[in-house]
Amino acid sequence: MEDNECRDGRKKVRLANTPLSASQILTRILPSGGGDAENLQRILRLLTSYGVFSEHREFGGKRMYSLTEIGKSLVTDVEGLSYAPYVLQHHQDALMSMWPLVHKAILDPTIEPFLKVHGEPAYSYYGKIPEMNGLMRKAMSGVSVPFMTSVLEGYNGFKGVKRLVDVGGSAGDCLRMILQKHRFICEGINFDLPEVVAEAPSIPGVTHIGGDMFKSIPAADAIFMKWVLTTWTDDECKLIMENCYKALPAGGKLIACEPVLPDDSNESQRTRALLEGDIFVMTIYRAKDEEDFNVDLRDNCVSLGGPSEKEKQISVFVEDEVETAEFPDEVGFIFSPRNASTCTSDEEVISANEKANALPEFSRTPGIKTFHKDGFHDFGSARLDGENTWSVVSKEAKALVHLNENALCSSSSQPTCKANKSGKDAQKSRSPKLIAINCKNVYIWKLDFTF
Ligand SMILES: C[S@@+](CC[C@H](N)C(=O)[O-])C[C@H]1O[C@@H](n2cnc3c(N)ncnc32)[C@H](O)[C@@H]1O
Repeated sequence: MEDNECRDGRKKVRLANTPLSASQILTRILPSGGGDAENLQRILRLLTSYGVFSEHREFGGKRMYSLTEIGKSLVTDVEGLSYAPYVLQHHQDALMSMWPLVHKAILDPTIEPFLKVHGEPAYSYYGKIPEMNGLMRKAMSGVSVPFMTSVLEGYNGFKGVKRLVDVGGSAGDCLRMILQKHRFICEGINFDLPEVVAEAPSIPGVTHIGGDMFKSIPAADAIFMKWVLTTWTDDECKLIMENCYKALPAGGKLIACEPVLPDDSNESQRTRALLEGDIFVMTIYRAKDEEDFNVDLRDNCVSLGGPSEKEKQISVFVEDEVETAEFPDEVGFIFSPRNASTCTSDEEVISANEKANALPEFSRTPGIKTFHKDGFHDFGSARLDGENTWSVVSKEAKALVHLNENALCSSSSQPTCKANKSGKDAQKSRSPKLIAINCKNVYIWKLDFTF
C-alpha cells in the first residue's frame, strides 16, 4: 500500500472544509446536474442545529456550510476511515425494523427482537449477507482505529507478550495497531468467524484464523478482546472466558475492553451513548443481560479453573478506578490475595501464589447458579468464608483501583475512550455484566470506554 493510498486503493484526500452553499454542495454530489438545493438546505439547517455543520452567513446573506468536528468524523479520513459506516451499519433495514419492537425485549427477554423477527441471531444473519458483513467490518474499522489510538496512548499492558490473539478482531485493525506500537509482539492472531476473516486484509505479522470462540480460541500469551463480551449474556461470556483460560498459559493475560454502563442516569453525552448502546445490544444481540442485578451478585462469577490447576501465578485483574470506586461492598469485582502480592510491572498487576487464592467455585452450567461456600481456600493467612470473603475482596478491589493509573485513557473529540480519574468529577460507572471473574493464572485488564 502506497503512502498516499487508502486501504481500499483510493488516493488519500485532505479535507479543505471551505464553506459551501447548498447548491455548491449539490454540484459536487451530482456533477451531472439535478437535485433540489432548497431541500438540501433544509436538511443542512437541521444538521447544523445538531452540530454536524457550521452555518456561515456573510452579512446575513446566503447560507454556507462547513463541517464541524462531528461532521468531519463522518468523512473518510486520510486513512480511508470514517465513522460513517458505523452509522450506516446501525441504520440498515434489518436493524432499523427492530426499533418498533423494543418492547418485545421487555415482554419476553429470553429472545432478542432481532432473533424473533429474522429467525436467527444477528451475527449469523450478517454472515449470510456479504454486504452486511462487509459493512460491519468497515464500521468496526472506522470506530476502532481512533478508539485504539486513545487506548494505546494510555494503556501499557502488552509488555512481555510475544503472541497475541484478538478474539472477535473483525478486520484486524486493533491488532495491527497494537503490533505497530509494540514491536516486541512477534505474532498476532486475528480470530473471528470464518466468513469475517475470509475478507480481512493481509496485515504484516498477523495471521487471520476463522473459528468460533464458543468452541475454542487459538493459544497465545495474551488475549485481547474489544466489544465482544458486551453483546453476549453472562453465561455466554463465561463460556468465552473459559475458552480464553484454556488458550492461555499460566500467567497469561486477558485484556477485555468493553463499554461499562454509568451508575448515574444523567443527561451527559457519554451516559446517553452508553445507555443507547445498551438498548442496541438488548434489541439486536441479547435481550437478556444478567439476572437481576440485585440478586446475589456472586452468582455472576465464574471460576476459571479449579485450585489444583496450573500451579503458578494467580491472577489479579485490575479494574478501572471509575468502576471500583462505585462498588457496594458485596460486589467482588476484582480480587487479589493482597498479602502475598507484589506489583510486577509498570502496568501494576499484582500477583501471588495460586495457593493463596481465596475464590469460590461457581457453577458453570448456564441457567444454574450455585454458590459453593465450601469452595474457599486460604486467603493468605486469613481463613475467609461466606459474606466476609466478598466484603474483603471488594475492599481489596477498592484499594487496587489506585494502582490502575496506567489503564486510564485520554479523551479526544474522536469516538474515544474515556476513563476518569478519581476525585469529585469521577464519572461513576459499573458494568452491568461480568460482575466478578475468578480467573486464576490469568490477568485481566478491563478498560472502561465509551465513544
Ligand atoms: C462488535 S464486533 C467487535 C470487532 C472488533 N473487536 C472491534 O472492536 O473493532 C464483534 C466481533 O465478534 C465477532 N464474533 C461474533 N461471534 C463470534 C464467534 N462465535 N467467534 C468469534 N468471533 C465472533 C464478530 O464477527 C465481530 O467481528
